[in-house]
Amino acid sequence: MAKVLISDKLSPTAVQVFKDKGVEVDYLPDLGKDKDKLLEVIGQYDGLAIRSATKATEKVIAAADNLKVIGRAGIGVDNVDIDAATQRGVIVMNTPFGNSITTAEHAIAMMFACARQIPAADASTQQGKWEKSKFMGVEITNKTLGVIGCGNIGGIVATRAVGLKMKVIAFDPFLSPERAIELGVEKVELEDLFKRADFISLHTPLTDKTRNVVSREAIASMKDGVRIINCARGGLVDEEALAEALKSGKVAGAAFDVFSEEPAKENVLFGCPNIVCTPHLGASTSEAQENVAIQVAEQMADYLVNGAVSNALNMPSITAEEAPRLTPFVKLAEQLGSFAGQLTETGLKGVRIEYEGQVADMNTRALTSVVLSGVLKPLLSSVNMVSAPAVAKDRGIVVEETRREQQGAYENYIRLTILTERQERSVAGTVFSNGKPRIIQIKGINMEATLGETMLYITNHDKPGFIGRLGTVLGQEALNIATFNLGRKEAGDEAIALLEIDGDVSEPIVKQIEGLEGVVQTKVLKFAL
Ligand SMILES: NC(=O)C1=CN([C@@H]2O[C@H](COP(=O)(O)OP(=O)(O)OC[C@H]3O[C@@H](n4cnc5c(N)ncnc54)[C@H](O)[C@@H]3O)[C@@H](O)[C@H]2O)C=CC1
Ligand SMILES: O=C(O)C(=O)COP(=O)(O)O
Repeated sequence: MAKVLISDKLSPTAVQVFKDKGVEVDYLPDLGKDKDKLLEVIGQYDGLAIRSATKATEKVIAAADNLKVIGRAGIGVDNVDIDAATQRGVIVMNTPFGNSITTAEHAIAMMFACARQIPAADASTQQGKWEKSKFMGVEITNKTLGVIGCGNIGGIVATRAVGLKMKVIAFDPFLSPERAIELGVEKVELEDLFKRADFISLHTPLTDKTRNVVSREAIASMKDGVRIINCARGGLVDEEALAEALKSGKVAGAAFDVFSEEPAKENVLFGCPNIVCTPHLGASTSEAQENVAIQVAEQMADYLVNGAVSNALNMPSITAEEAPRLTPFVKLAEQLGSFAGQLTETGLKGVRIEYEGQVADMNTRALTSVVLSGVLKPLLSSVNMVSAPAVAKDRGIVVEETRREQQGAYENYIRLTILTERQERSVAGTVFSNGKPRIIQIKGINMEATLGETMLYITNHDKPGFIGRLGTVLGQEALNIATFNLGRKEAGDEAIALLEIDGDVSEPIVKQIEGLEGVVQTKVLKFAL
């Protein structure tokens, strides 16, 4: 039974979902904060469910010998080393919508808190000071809100702000003009946004491009008295520069839910005039936490139990409905990849995969990942369908995928061609209606073979007597032939023999076969059944 660790505070409903779906679960909500403890225990788990407190670093992932999936109950995955996970074949998934409304509402609440200094006024009032004239605010009606990053959360903030009678301008290179119209926002350049906005709210992920997007220079170019809200990620704003601008009055107020270092026990913004801070509460409502906990547990369990993949950031999706239909083709893809990979001895330059007939309408991206993992496994044992595309890319292997309607006799057909420094080699297969994969062509030579655990692959010149000589060698060595498949180009031309052997074929036997008259190549191929 697969076993999952929940190492951050998730709604207990997640525990129940895992159990109901047949996954064992340890709920240790404080463990994620203890790096050493996490390193110590992570090796025993197939899945890790987290929020933002657990840092799934390269070190943690390297220690996670059995890990197959990291599930983020939330949106941001900057606490997960996705490259390291991909290299280790670990799927990283998130729940991209479950907490968006809640976070957008927090951003709007922070905008009001900042406009009317509600937290400071509250503290002062409860101290019995009644400082009515100290807390003069501003209206938001008719003010311009600049949204940086107009995706799910930015889009919700924008529509709420339009409802509050604000003028909304947005900077987002991926915002289409149609979507901007639908949201009721004006799409602008970043410099324009800085110049025009009375309020600025950030809603981008933290990337190399967005880090410090609100820089010292950006602040200098803003309107005097601007107010800045950050409920996205610490690091998007230069905190030092903002602190100075709050002190000088250039920036009239700021409301921050996220900080460059979290948990933020100390920060240059703390104590600045007109700053409102919350401890990364954006997603903290009972509704959002219930949503993300249920969703992440369902997604992770579906993957661990049925192989369905949804909302993965490093792997194409496979729905729960298509997973069973895809299974025999995954097996075929694995076999084709492995077959070609084991025969590849010189530098791999390219991989071409052709899908024909019914299989061309299936999830070929996922199948291509499987083929690639099969090809690469003889070179790199740790590769799997998650890591294979990235590994291939790193090594400069060109991957080409084509799909077309049925052309030959087979209802479905996959052909894999490997391009090496020396040659091109292809192998093709099909899945019969009983769900069993078959190899139907090797180097353009037709045959029909089911693969077993140990296969002997021989290419030879088609001459009389060869089969007898081969049978004699195997018989003398007491090796039983389970299946014998033959194919040739034309009489007397290149021929291929593919045999399933019961037991192992040792190197000396391979040498003996290589010494037989007419043999060109002999190779023992191993398959996981
Ligand atoms: N405070 C909290 O508790 C929470 C914070 N978040 C954070 O909110 C942020 C936004 O989340 P979503 O809206 O769900 O993400 P999203 O992916 O739907 O939207 C992000 C948008 O940023 C845009 N973008 C990317 N690079 C950009 C750039 N250089 N300049 C301008 N725009 C750029 C993208 O085109 C996209 O439209 C994320 O950083 C997420 O981690 C999310 C949930 C809770
Ligand atoms: O979903 C996100 O991106 C968040 O930032 C929410 O973080 P949290 O799960 O509350 O630690």
